[in-house]
Amino acid sequence: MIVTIDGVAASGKSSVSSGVAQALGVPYVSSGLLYRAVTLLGLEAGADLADPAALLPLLSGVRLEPLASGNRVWNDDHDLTADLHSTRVDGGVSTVAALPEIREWVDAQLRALPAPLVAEGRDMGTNVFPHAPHKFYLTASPRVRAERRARERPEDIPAIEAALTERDRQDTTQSAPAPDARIIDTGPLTLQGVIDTILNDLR
Ligand SMILES: Nc1ncnc2c1ncn2[C@@H]1O[C@H](COP(=O)(O)OP(=O)(O)OP(=O)(O)O)[C@@H](O)[C@H]1O
Ligand SMILES: Nc1ccn([C@H]2C[C@H](O)[C@@H](COP(=O)(O)O)O2)c(=O)n1
Repeated sequence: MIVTIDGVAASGKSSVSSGVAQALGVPYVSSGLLYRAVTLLGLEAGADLADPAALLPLLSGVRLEPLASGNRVWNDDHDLTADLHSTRVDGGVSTVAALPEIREWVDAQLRALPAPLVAEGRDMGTNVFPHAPHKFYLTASPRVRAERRARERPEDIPAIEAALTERDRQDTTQSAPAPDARIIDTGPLTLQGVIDTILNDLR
């Protein structure tokens, strides 16, 4: 069984997927972390983030560890996870995610993972796992998402909101909900409330 949980930036995809996966006793995978890892390695190498030929050779040692409590991304024996949610990576990741060659590489990593699993991102239900029987799409207003993010970041709410809105705009192409996804506005719900909504739907 595959459950897909897509949605806009900072809508709660990772936290909700982790909660749902733990309740089901299966792993979850965060596709965004792979795009973030490519971006981080590109930035560290001084590569042009719009040039797939410069990025692909950096990826031979990259591996996603799909722990239910929180995914980790490794480059050989170096754990990249703690550096993947910086403002610098946020600023470059949409450029990287727009490259078809990088999308193909990410998709291949994900499709190689054994089911059952919960997969979260932007195009899990539309492109990577279109035949998944259970699909969800999370939304919330930019202000609500920025207020939540502000608890984890040093920037103020208006700056976070502007950056989220810009990332939503840049990610529009791959972020449409699957026609058969259940759309959940997480704005009025607690994190546990969103997890329970999905678990009830699965039952
Ligand atoms: N329903 C909710 N109510 C309150 N806080 C929430 C809710 N859902 C998520 N959060 C909080 O919002 C923040 C963003 O959530 P999370 O990182 O899971 O989102 P995301 O969609 O995976 O983000 P990104 O797109 O940047 O990877 C976290 O601090 C999380 O605890
Ligand atoms: N399936 C996916 C997952 C992610 N992306 C892009 C879009 C985001 O800006 C970036 C980081 O993802 P996040 O951590 O915010 O989930 O990666 C994508 O295009 N497709």
